[in-house]
Amino acid sequence: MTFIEQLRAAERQNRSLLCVGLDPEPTRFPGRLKGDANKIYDFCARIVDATADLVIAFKPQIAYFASHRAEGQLERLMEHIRRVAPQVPIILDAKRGDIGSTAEQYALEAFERYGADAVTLSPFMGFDSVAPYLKHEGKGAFLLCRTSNPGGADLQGQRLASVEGEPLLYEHVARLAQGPWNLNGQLGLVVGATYPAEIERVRALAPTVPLLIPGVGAQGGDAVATVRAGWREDAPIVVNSSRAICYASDGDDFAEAARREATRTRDGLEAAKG
Ligand SMILES: O=C(O)c1cc(=O)[nH]c(=O)n1[C@@H]1O[C@H](COP(=O)(O)O)[C@@H](O)[C@H]1O
Repeated sequence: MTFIEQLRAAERQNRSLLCVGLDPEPTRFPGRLKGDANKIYDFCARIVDATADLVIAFKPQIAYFASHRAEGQLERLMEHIRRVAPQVPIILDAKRGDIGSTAEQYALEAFERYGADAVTLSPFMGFDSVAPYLKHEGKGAFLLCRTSNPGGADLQGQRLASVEGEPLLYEHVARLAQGPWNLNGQLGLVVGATYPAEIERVRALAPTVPLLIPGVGAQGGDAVATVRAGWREDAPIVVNSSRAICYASDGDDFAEAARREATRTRDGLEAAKG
């Protein structure tokens, strides 16, 4: 199955557009796990077990593992997700972007070392920095387009006088992902839930690619507006929430609390489909 087929299957099976983001931060760990970087795997595995039937995807953020020398725990976590939730695709959030020869190594890291189904990429260095990921058959790549953070517009909102129609930079990225860059048909775009008007604009320019939409939950994005702006029957959206779910409780009931919050968010997204 290609990445997009995996997304469609998981959306159907779990009736969900929700992606649970795995951003393990030991100082925020609950109860007896608090402060212990050796427990990153245990913490994330509990969240995965509690939410595996509620999600369209999982999205581990690699920095939260690498900063604690916990890459081995990330490898174990990837295997764990495969075991307990084989129907759920895994997006490795690494936001890579480098010249082709280095990108080849990053692609091997994401798809072979960690066995991810898709990766997040910065398109800033151009097509030759994206192409090595597309050679991995059936694997997905989400290009940063209009990100959820306040500074996103600093560059993404600049007008490109040199391009026909003078689009904003993020609009140009959306067109490239829908058209000439999408050689393997598995490209997607990252658009923040904090900017629903821009989600709508990206959808108009890129009607069929999957959208990864972070920013609901801790960043305050509007889940209903997000679904209305981005969801199409034939084009998946993957709405990510990390901290609001992982840290729904700071007690030993954290996994149950994560399940409750994930259920609430999943149901809200489903209801917004209308
Ligand atoms: O690519 C991403 O996942 C991403 C893009 C973006 O525009 N904004 C954004 O917040 N993210 C990631 O999505 C997650 C959001 O986490 P919460 O704000 O805790 O839900 C983090 O892992 C971010 O690195």
